[in-house]
Amino acid sequence: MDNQAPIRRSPLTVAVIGGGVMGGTIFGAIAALEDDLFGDVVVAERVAARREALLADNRAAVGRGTRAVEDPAAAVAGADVVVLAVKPQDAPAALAALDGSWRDGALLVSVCAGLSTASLESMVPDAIRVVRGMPNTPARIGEGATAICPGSAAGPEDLDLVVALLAGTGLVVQVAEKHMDAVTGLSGSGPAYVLLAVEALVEAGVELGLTRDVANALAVQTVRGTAGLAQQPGSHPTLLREAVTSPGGTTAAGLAALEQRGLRSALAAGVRASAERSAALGA
Ligand SMILES: NC(=O)C1=CN([C@@H]2O[C@H](COP(=O)(O)OP(=O)(O)OC[C@H]3O[C@@H](n4cnc5c(N)ncnc54)[C@H](O)[C@@H]3O)[C@@H](O)[C@H]2O)C=CC1
Ligand SMILES: O=C(O)[C@@H]1CCC=N1
Repeated sequence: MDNQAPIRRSPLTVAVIGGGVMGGTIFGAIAALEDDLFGDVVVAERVAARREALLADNRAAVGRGTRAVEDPAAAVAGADVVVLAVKPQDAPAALAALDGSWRDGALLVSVCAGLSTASLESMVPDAIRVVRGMPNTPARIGEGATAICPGSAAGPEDLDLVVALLAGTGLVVQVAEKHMDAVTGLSGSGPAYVLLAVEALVEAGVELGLTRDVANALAVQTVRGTAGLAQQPGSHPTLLREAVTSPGGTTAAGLAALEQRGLRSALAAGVRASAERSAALGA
């Protein structure tokens, strides 16, 4: 790896490769940034209808250097920072097609599940630094949770740059790369577990006679409000749960039924299975 200082011009041009669920979200969050550090933002997406949707969704930023193109190589040619957001299985072909297009000193930020920084580094020129990230879908409303880790040549200034880049997506934390599969199992896939729980709560409410609209509104607000409580400084989930649970009351009865059916171990098994799948994707 080339360990010279990264080339940094300001404002930095950003390219996002893949404008699907996650790439589209990240593209939108970067396009909306009002940070002088970043200038033009281009998304490379091979599906024309997706490109049109991305431009329509980010109309306010179009004309301020925000573009959608078909060819990833054209997007990367002018980019100081490249965000890779294609499916992990598509990443090798997408990176191979960028050969010869990279700017010297560009930074690659991959959000592909499972792909290690070492394997990403083996697919790009030596002078390209790599940071790996694992975001989640609430990033779409600025409430995401992302963990990042550096590749072998990425330094603190590269991590700071990625934190600034993802500032519009929500929380960003740094972890050691050995923990990225666990992050994927917990927060990367986590929104799906919470939504499965919401679906189950709504169905149970409907079974007990609530209208679907009322059941959905109550379930979603309960998740949102409880998350807000759990985010209060000094709060702890166990103490908050105990505060809901009156001796001999309704919650104790509900919790006993959930524990009997293994909710706790089911969630742990879900996180473990997702982490194992992440590791397998990178193998
Ligand atoms: N969806 C999620 O909740 C999360 C996804 N990720 C990661 O983000 C990556 C993308 O996932 P999604 O957005 O869910 O997938 P997606 O299928 O919605 O988006 C991928 C997009 O990339 C485009 N694409 C693929 N190859 C291309 C190429 N060579 N040139 C231009 N466009 C190309 C596809 O047309 C598609 O629109 C994956 O690696 C995944 O592991 C990470 C965290 C959460
Ligand atoms: O299901 C997946 O593979 C991606 C990675 C984390 C969330 N979604």
